[in-house]
Amino acid sequence: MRANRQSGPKTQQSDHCHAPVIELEDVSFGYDHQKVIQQLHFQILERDFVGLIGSNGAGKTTLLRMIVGLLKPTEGSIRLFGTPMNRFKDWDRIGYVPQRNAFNPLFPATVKEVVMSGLYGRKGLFRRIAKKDQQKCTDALGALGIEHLRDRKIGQLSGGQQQRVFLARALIHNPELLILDEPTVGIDTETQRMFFQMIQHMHQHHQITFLMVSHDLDMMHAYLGDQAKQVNGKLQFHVRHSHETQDCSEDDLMHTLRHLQSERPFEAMAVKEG
Ligand SMILES: Nc1ncnc2c1ncn2[C@@H]1O[C@H](COP(=O)(O)OP(=O)(O)OP(=O)(O)O)[C@@H](O)[C@H]1O
Repeated sequence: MRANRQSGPKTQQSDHCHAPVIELEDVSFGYDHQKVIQQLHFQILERDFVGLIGSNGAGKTTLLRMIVGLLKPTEGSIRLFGTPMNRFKDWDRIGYVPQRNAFNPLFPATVKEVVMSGLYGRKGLFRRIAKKDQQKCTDALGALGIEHLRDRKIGQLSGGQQQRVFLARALIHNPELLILDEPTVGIDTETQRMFFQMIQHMHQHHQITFLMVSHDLDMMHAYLGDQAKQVNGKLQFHVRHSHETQDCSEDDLMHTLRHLQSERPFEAMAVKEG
């Protein structure tokens, strides 16, 4: 696995050999007078796959938005990779795919530019691109079956196509933590299946920690089991740890993308849409 992948400082000694990636300490949040999350105490460790399940309005998106720093807890604290949220700067260690929203059809960026912005941030949307980064972009687009869309405007794509663009964007910088908010909404069943296969491979063979919201209970239970590790209000946390699995000899996540690309999992989809 990625040799230079570092763990954050181990903030607390536990009997577990993996360091905490996300630590939520008595976190509460409310919008105006509506309390959404109350005194949530939960820890996500390196190589955990956490599936967050809950009915509509349970607070799943709200929790993810707090974890990526877009909302501030009303009470309690959050640490990322051992660092308190207000001092955390290593955002490139985290890939985040928010819940899908209709994209403004007039937004001028192309698919390639949106995916590349996963490497360079917002400033990089229109900057000159290094050759090795071009290759990463090609790999990510290929793995998700959207090479043929690379020069299209993002706002002119279908919802499912846009979702794959945002997945490619989240994967391109080889993140240590992937946070996915209903990533397969609007995607057809076959592509959903391929997507779950892909993230399971990433979880089992690479040092990637996952936090994923999904209403696909069949998939969540199949991979993470029926028993929630923790319940808080209407939120259920299902966890699977990949401690037992071997690392890939490959040291880069792009291996997974190339591997998948060689199997052409999304080819049928791409042809259908082409
Ligand atoms: N910006 C906001 N202002 C006020 N209330 C909000 C806001 N965003 C969400 N809420 C409310 O907070 C509650 C939790 O919303 P949230 O989006 O976190 O739920 P969710 O579990 O992600 O739901 P879903 O499964 O429908 O996506 C809901 O009652 C929602 O109406």
